[in-house]
Amino acid sequence: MLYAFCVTTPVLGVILADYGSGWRDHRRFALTTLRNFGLGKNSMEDRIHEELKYTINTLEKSIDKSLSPQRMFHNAASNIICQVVFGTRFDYEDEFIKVIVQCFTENAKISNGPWAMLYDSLPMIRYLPLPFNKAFENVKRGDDGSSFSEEHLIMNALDLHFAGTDTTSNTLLTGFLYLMTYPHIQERCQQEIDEVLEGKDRATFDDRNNMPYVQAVIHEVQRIANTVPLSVFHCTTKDTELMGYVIPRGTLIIPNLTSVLNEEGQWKFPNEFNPENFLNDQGEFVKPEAFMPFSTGPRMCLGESLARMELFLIVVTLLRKFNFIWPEDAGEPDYTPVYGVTLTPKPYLMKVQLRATQ
Ligand code: HEM
Repeated sequence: MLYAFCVTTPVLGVILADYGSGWRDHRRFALTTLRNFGLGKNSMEDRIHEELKYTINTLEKSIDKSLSPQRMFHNAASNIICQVVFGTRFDYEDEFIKVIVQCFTENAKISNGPWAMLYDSLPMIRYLPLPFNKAFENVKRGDDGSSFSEEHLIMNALDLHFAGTDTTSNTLLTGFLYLMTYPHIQERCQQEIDEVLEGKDRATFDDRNNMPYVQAVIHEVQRIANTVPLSVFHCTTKDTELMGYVIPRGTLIIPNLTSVLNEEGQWKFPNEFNPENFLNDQGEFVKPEAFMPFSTGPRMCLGESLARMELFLIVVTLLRKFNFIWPEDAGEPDYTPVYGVTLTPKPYLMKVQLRATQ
C-alpha cells in the first residue's frame, strides 16, 4: 500500500510524511490549527450540533420510509471537518463535494487491496491501464518544495479532510448497523440518554461521564468497526531490537490493529458485539489497554479527540430523537465489511421513526 499510495500523492501532507522534522512541523501545525479553530472547546460542539440539524432534517424527510445512510454520514463527517479546515460546509447535493468524497472513498479501497498489492509487487505492470490508475486520476499532482509551501498546505487540508471523513462516517455506519440489529442495546442507550438529558435541550460532550452504557456501546462499535485495520504502515528509522528480534533500519512495519482489537485474553467477548467488553461488574465504564482503534505512539491519530466528540454527540442526538429499525424486507444483516485502508459496512437501508417522547 505504502508505495502505491505515495505515488498518488507526491507532496505528502501529514499521514504519509516520513518521520522527522518535516512531519513534526506539519503535525504540530495541524494540531495548533485544529485547536485554534475550536478543537477541545465549546465552539467545536456548536459546529457538530449545527451539522446535526441537516442530518436530522434528512432523517425527518424519511420518517417511516427506508433510507440509505451512506451519503448522509459521509456528508455530515465531511462537513464538520470542512468547517474547521475550509471555514465552510457544503450542501448534501453539492456536486463538488460529492466528487471529492467519492474520490477518496474510492482511493481508500483501491490503495489497499489486491490491485495495490500487484502494483507494489510487479513494477512492470505499473504502466498498464489497470484499476489502480483510477487512484492516480483521483489525486491532483503538485511539485515538492519547502516544508511550508502552498502544495503542502493543500495536502495537509486534504489529509485532514480524508482522515476525518471516511473514518468517522464508516464508524457511524457500523454503529447504526449494530444498533438496528441489536434493538435491546439501542433501547438501553435511549433510556440512559433520556434520564441524563431530561430537561436539557441538547447533549454536551461532558454528558458522556454520566452515560457509562452509551460510552461502552460507542467504544464497542469502534472495536467491532475496526475502521483502520492495518493503521498506517510505518518503517523503522534505526536498527531496533524488540522482544529478542532484531529489526534492521528501513524495515516496513504493518501495525495489525485488527489483531489487538479482537485478541483472545484481552476482551471478555472478543468475537461478539457486546458492550460488556467496556463495563465492569458495577456497570461502570472501563477502557481496556487493548482498545487502540486510533493506533498508538507518536504517529497516533491526531484527530482522536474530534472523532470521539463527533461519535458521542451524533449517536446521542440521533438516538434521543429517532428509533432506527432494520427494515422487515431487508433479510438477514450481513456484517462482513468491505476491505480497504478503511473498512466499510456493506451498503444497507435503515428505517426511521420519530420517538414517542419527541
Ligand atoms: C473514528 C475515527 C478515526 C479513526 C478510527 C482514526 C484512526 C487513525 C489511525 C489508525 C491512524 C494511523 C496512526 C498511525 O500511523 O499509527 C490515524 C492517523 C491520522 N488521523 Fe485519524 N482516525 C479517525 C478520525 C480522524 C479525524 C476526525 C481526523 C481529522 C482531524 C484524523 C486525522 C488523522 C491524521 C492527520 C493522521 C496522521 C497522523 C500522523 O501521521 O502524524 N483522524 N487515524
